[in-house]
Amino acid sequence: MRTAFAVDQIRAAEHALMSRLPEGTLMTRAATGLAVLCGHELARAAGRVYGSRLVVLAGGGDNGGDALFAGARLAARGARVVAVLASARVHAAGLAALKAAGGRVLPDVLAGDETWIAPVRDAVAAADLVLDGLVGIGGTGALREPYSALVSLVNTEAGGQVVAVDVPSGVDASTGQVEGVALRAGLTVTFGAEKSGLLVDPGAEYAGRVELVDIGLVPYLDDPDVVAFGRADVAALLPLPDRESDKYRRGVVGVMAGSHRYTGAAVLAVGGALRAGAGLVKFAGQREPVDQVRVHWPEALITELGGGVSVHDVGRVNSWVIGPGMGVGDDSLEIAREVLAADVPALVDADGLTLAAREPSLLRREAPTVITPHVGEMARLLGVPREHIEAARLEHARLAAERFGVTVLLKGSTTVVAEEGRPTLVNTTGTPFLATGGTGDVLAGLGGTLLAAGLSCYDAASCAAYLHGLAGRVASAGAPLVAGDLLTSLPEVFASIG
Ligand SMILES: NC(=O)C1=CN([C@@H]2O[C@H](COP(=O)(O)OP(=O)(O)OC[C@H]3O[C@@H](n4cnc5c(N)ncnc54)[C@H](OP(=O)(O)O)[C@@H]3O)[C@@H](O)[C@H]2O)[C@H](O)CC1
Ligand SMILES: [K+]
Repeated sequence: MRTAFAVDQIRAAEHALMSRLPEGTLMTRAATGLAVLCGHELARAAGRVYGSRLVVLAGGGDNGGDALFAGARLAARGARVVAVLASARVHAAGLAALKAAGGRVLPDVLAGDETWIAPVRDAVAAADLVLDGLVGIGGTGALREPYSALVSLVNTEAGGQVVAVDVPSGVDASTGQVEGVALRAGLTVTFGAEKSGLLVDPGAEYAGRVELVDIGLVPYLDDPDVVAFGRADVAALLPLPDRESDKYRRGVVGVMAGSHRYTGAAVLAVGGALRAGAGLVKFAGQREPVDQVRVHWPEALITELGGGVSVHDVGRVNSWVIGPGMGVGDDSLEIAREVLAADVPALVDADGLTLAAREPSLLRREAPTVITPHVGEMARLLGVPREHIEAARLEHARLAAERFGVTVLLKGSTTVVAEEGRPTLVNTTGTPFLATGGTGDVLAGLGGTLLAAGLSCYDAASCAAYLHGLAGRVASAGAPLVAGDLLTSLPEVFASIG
């Protein structure tokens, strides 16, 4: 499991650790680790450190100090290092070390004219590696000048590897938010512990690969702010059938999905539930989706609603999945009320969430509830513009979890699972090709089966996101996928989890 922390947690741990160590120890550890990893990058790109070209961007805080000391170490190994100083108050000892090791300083960025642009651009374009030590965890808000001009220049002109020190400058280390420009790194070398903003888009996208340098902070950290599951975490939670299992013990999933307009949603949600290993799937819906589910999934037990037949006729289930393509009219609202009155865990998706935005009482349930909104549905639920949610996924997923008292799986470029009292989970599997119609229906079915098998809402949502993302990668292999491909990939994905 990857763990990540917010800036105030890092600061508190740093404080506790620093009080036990001679001054400067942590920066020495950070800069040493950074120099080693940059050395590897240079060896890979330029064949060796000796003679390679390095540009160090240094801001006015300790982030710049780390970069200058690392630059000094690489200069001592024969790299040709030039520093660009973005502040009048750069770390004095770091700068002195760099100069003593043979590093040079480029023309004054702060002189107030534009004479620095051409030499800095040439140096950045020719560099095998650019080291971004402008701002780290001390950054607040949009980058100011000249930091933002330097970052834009590196983003457009860098010819070699770009390494961010601790955090890419311009990315909020706690949230991953980016206001204005931020540095696009190929590698981020972070110190002590991962920062939450490195795992969540847009920050995660700017960070590139993330390498952690141990500086001794771990014993001083409290519970993580954010976690990410790996294969072993999912394997430990996934229920596997044994000799004692029968279909009822494995879990019975009720699926209420589809409508005369959207029959495919029902087929995909039932497929997701079956392929995730449900003991039994009971489908309830209108005639058109019923016909389609019957054709595609003879394994499902079917209840056609209407004509005196209601949700109660479905009988006992261990969990409900409700919403994909079910429609948002008054009939659908009535059905949603009946389903969500059941005393079993429920996963509410798609139209079910549009209904809940209209009728929030739907989510006030005794039994546990997972909601799986995409950004648009979340915007309706919370009554905020979708851009705000895209920019601050952690914050809004947490807000919805708290406001509605449910587990939230917010879908999108970084899928986030939030539940009060638990670290927010970010999902690291997936592919942008999953952004296509119907994939959410498969996810809903998958999550419903894990709930029926007895996983908690948090675990079910987290494992479902992980497996779904892997299925997307297997199905896509770098090419567009359709939602049905996920169903074909799921057996391979489950087998790989073991
Ligand atoms: N956490 C640890 O255990 C260790 C951290 N190390 C490194 O230290 C930095 C944090 O250093 P700090 O000095 O606290 O802050 P930064 O260097 O990240 O940033 C402060 C400077 O950045 C300027 N700033 C802030 N926001 C902006 C902005 N939006 N635009 C432009 N400039 C900005 C700020 O300027 P002010 O005018 O506001 O003062 C400062 O000059 C951490 O990230 C690690 O790299 C260690 O060395 C190891 C231990
Ligand atoms: K940085």
